[in-house]
Amino acid sequence: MSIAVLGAGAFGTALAVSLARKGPVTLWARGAEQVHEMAESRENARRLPGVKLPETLTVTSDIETALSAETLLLAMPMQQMAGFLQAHAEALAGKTLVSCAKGIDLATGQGPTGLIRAHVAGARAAVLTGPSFAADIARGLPTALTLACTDHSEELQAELSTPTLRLYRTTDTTGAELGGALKNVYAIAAGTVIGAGLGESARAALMTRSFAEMQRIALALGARPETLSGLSGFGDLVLTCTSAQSRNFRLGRAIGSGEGFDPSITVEGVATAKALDRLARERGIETPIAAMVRALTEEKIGVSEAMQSLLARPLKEE
Ligand SMILES: NC(=O)C1=CN([C@@H]2O[C@H](COP(=O)(O)OP(=O)(O)OC[C@H]3O[C@@H](n4cnc5c(N)ncnc54)[C@H](O)[C@@H]3O)[C@@H](O)[C@H]2O)C=CC1
Ligand SMILES: O=C(CO)COP(=O)(O)O
Repeated sequence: MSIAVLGAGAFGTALAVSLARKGPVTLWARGAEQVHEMAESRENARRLPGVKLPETLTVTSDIETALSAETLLLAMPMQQMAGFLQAHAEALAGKTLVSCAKGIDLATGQGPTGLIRAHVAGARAAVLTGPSFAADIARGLPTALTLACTDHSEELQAELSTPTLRLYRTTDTTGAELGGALKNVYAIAAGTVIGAGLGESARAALMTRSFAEMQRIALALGARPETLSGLSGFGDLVLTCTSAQSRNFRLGRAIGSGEGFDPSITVEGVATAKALDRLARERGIETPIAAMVRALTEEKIGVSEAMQSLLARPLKEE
């Protein structure tokens, strides 16, 4: 089977590099100039510096070449996905589309598989998610991810696994995509706690209550509990809330410490906090930490107000 990765950011490039160690892979980027740079230097210096692109990896800006592959990995940011799917709906029809994005579409409240179903006729929608930094995957460090696909996905699991990238499969696409989306919101909260100097105990408490929120909303939306406690939920929450490699964590840390943050950096949790807060309110589900992250990122409240308001909530059973 042939594989193309659509989107040459840090994650798309890392996955393409890892898969190209097994066989030929095409990596598509929008900009001809970026493709030229990558093809010449055999490196994605803008997004994944220091990683050599294997010879088995073809970089192209020609979308038709990329869309001729059977399995297509969608590795663009979540808020760009609907537009991409709409623009190429005809060519994508009937393909296996594996979303690698972590987020909720702000315009529709949908995750990636909902968008694929809405825009592309007859496509097979899958989700690749779980605890993994692009740099770790690209360096060939051991990584375990969740591959979610509603139909029998053993073949796809084998196709996308490598000696260092170990995929566990599930049919719970809802749970897998929600775990990956929601943990970004809570990583911003964890970063804020650390940036504001509130301590490791506060971070552990916040992570635990964040996991309770993740489960509450995801189960209400049809996810299975075991998916939430697996790699795509609990696993990725732990990674992202405890590592400064995470951009979501770093944004939170900047909010907590009052430092600036480069707005060009992809931070999926900001739009997803808004989408999540809306979804939770519509359904009457309590997600106070997500509401605080939304308010903090929209600069409606400050860190001490957010902390006070969480601590002043009525005492309750765990
Ligand atoms: N970087 C990481 O370690 C991981 C990232 N992810 C997820 O992967 C997704 C992409 O993130 P990164 O690659 O890290 O972001 P990035 O900021 O490194 O790159 C984003 C790339 O998407 C491209 N892009 C933007 N709009 C596009 C469009 N309409 N069509 C095609 N390409 C477009 C940009 O040119 C850029 O190259 C996010 O949803 C993120 O949560 C998931 C796991 C790990
Ligand atoms: O999803 C990730 C790790 O699993 C990457 O996290 P960030 O997008 O916060 O960098």
